[in-house]
Amino acid sequence: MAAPAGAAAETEPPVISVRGARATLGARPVLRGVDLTVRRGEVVALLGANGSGKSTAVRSVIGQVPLAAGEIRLFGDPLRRFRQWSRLGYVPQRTTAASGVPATVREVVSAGRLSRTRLGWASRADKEAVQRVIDLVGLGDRARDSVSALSGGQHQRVLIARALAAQPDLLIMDEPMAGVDLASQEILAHTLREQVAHGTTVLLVLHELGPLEPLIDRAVVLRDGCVVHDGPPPEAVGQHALPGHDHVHPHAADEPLRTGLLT
Ligand SMILES: Nc1ncnc2c1ncn2[C@@H]1O[C@H](COP(=O)(O)OP(=O)(O)OP(=O)(O)O)[C@@H](O)[C@H]1O
Repeated sequence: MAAPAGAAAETEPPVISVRGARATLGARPVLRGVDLTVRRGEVVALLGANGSGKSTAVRSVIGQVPLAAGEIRLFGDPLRRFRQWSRLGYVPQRTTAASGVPATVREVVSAGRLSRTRLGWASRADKEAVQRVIDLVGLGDRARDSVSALSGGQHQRVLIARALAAQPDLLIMDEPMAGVDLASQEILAHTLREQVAHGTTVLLVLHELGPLEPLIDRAVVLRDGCVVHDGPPPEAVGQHALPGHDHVHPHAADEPLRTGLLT
C-alpha cells in the first residue's frame, strides 16, 4: 500500500484532474462526463467491463484522444499547456517492444531515458538509471539480448522499464498484466511496489485488481463511459464484486478468480 498522500498532497493541485470529460470515437460517445482525480502518491485502479472507456480515458489524459467537452489538468496545468512530459511514464495496452528493428533490451529501455539526457549524450547517471530499471524488472541478464527473443511477459517488463527509465513522478499503465505469465506478474507487482514506495503516483487500467490489489488505494469503475464507483477497491475480487460486471474472460468458468484472469 502506498504511503497515504500527506497534508501537502491535499492542498497542492492533483497530479491528474479530469472534469466532465466527454469523448466520441467514430460516431460513438465513449466518455460521457468522466470525473477522475489522482493525488500525489496515490495508486488508483481504473476498472470496468470491456468497452467501458478505460483506455480512452487514460489516452485522453495523455492527450491522445481529444475531448469534446470537459477539462484535463496534469500537475495543475491544463493539458494544452502541459510540457513536462518527462514527469510522466506511460505503458500502452498490448503493444510490443519488437518493431521489426532488432533492438536490444538496453536500447529500448534507454529510449525511455531520452527525455532526461542532456545534450543527447547519456551520462553515467543516465546509464546507471537504465541499468537500475532493467535490474528492477528482473532482466539484468538479458540486457544485451534482442527484444524479439523475449517472451510476452518479458516484453511487458521491457516496456515498463522503458516507462520507468526517466524516473517519472506519474506512471500510467494500461492493463500491465494482460498476457503476462504469473512469474512476470509477480515481478511487475514487485516493481510497482518499489516505485510506489519511492512516492510515484500511479494510474492503472485493470480488468481486475489481482496481484496488484494490496497496492491499490482507490478504484474508479467505469460503465458505458460513466463513473459508477469511486472509492475503496471492491473487496477481494475487484470488479467482479460489483453489480453489472459483464467482462468477457478468456478462461474457464471454474478457474479460481484470483489466478490467471489476466492472461
Ligand atoms: N478508434 C475508435 N473508433 C471507434 N470506436 C472506438 C475506437 N476506439 C475504441 N472504440 C470503442 O470505444 C469503446 C471504449 O473503448 P476503450 O478501449 O476505451 O474501452 P476499454 O474499457 O479500455 O475496453 P477493453 O477492456 O476492451 O480494453 C469501445 O466500444 C470501443 O469499441
